[in-house]
Amino acid sequence: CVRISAMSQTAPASAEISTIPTEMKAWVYEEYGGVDVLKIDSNVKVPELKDDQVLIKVAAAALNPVDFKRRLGKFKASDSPLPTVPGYDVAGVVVKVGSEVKELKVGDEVYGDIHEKALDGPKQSGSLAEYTAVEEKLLALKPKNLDFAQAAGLPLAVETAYEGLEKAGFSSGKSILVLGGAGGVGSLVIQLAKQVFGASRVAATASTGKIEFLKSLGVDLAIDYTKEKFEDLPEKFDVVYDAVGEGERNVKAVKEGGSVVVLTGAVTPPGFRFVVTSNGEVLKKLNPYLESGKVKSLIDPKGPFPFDKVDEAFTYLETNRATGKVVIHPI
Ligand SMILES: NC(=O)C1=CN([C@@H]2O[C@H](COP(=O)(O)OP(=O)(O)OC[C@H]3O[C@@H](n4cnc5c(N)ncnc54)[C@H](OP(=O)(O)O)[C@@H]3O)[C@@H](O)[C@H]2O)C=CC1
Ligand SMILES: CC[C@H]1OC(C)=C(O)C1=O
Repeated sequence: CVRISAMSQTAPASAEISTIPTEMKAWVYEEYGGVDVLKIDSNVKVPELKDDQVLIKVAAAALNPVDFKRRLGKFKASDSPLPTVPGYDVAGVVVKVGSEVKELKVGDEVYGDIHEKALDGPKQSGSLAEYTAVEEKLLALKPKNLDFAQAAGLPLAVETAYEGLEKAGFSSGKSILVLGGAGGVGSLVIQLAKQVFGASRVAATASTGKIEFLKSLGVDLAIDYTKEKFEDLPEKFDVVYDAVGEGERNVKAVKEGGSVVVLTGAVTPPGFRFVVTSNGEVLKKLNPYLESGKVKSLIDPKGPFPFDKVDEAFTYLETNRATGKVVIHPI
């Protein structure tokens, strides 16, 4: 039930559930480094709400490579101050709304990537916690057919997949080669290309053990990169979406006048790199494809990892072998 909290000193500017604590359990690192800097702390301050934010009771979260790259200090020049609660992807229940929140209300089941700019001043308090504060514009209502773990595995990866395809001008009838087709982003690029953008032909790379997985996603040409070089194939593509960081090789697979999307590593013209911007409107636009099952949330079968095993989840993600998403649930 929702009632005006006895905890607030004055009439609250927002509705809230009275059971919100002032401290919470969260994963934290106080210095940059390897997995060993991660600690679970039971006395982390529940983040204060800004007027345009909602407070979410976290039900599930997901890891992304940016989480470990940030923890290693690769983006320290534009990072928020330490200590950091990591985590970009969240799914959970709204327990408090700020005074400028327009649509969301207490009790709504939501999901999203909580950092609007992935590398430019990400929040100090992330989603690997019992509560997290997020701007309403970065969130969407959870698709009815997905549980919290499935929803948490989507936001950053699907928004990256969508944004890269949009920036590449991908459209119906075009062909695409996805480098890293079995990963969190690549597996969604494949699905969006086919189901949302109307690709004429989708090719993708993975290692031997993941070829059947690629085919299960509807890939027309599954390339085992341990056996052949994609750039040596006679077939060239309208778009090459590089989620691996293949450097100069990716541009050898694109048609004259085509586009090469680069997510990480060196960029060779005509390739371009971008950094994902979180946007709840993208999740809303994709909701019909998610609720119809045309686009699926894919959770690595080694998970979901329970909250107290986040360090193990990071160790697994950092092998660079995850299939789909590494999800944390229950929290
Ligand atoms: N610029 C941006 O805004 C963003 C950048 N990124 C970056 O994109 C990259 C991918 O992210 P994400 O999908 O989450 O990563 P994942 O950790 O999910 O990628 C793991 C997958 O990569 C595959 N892989 C590894 N090496 C190769 C290879 N040489 N060829 C083909 N597949 C390979 C693995 O398959 P296998 O075991 O078969 O090798 C595995 O399935 C990361 O570097 C990430 O930092 C991600 C999101 C946003
Ligand atoms: C510069 C790419 C960087 O940004 C994100 C979100 C990653 O995962 C990266 O590697």
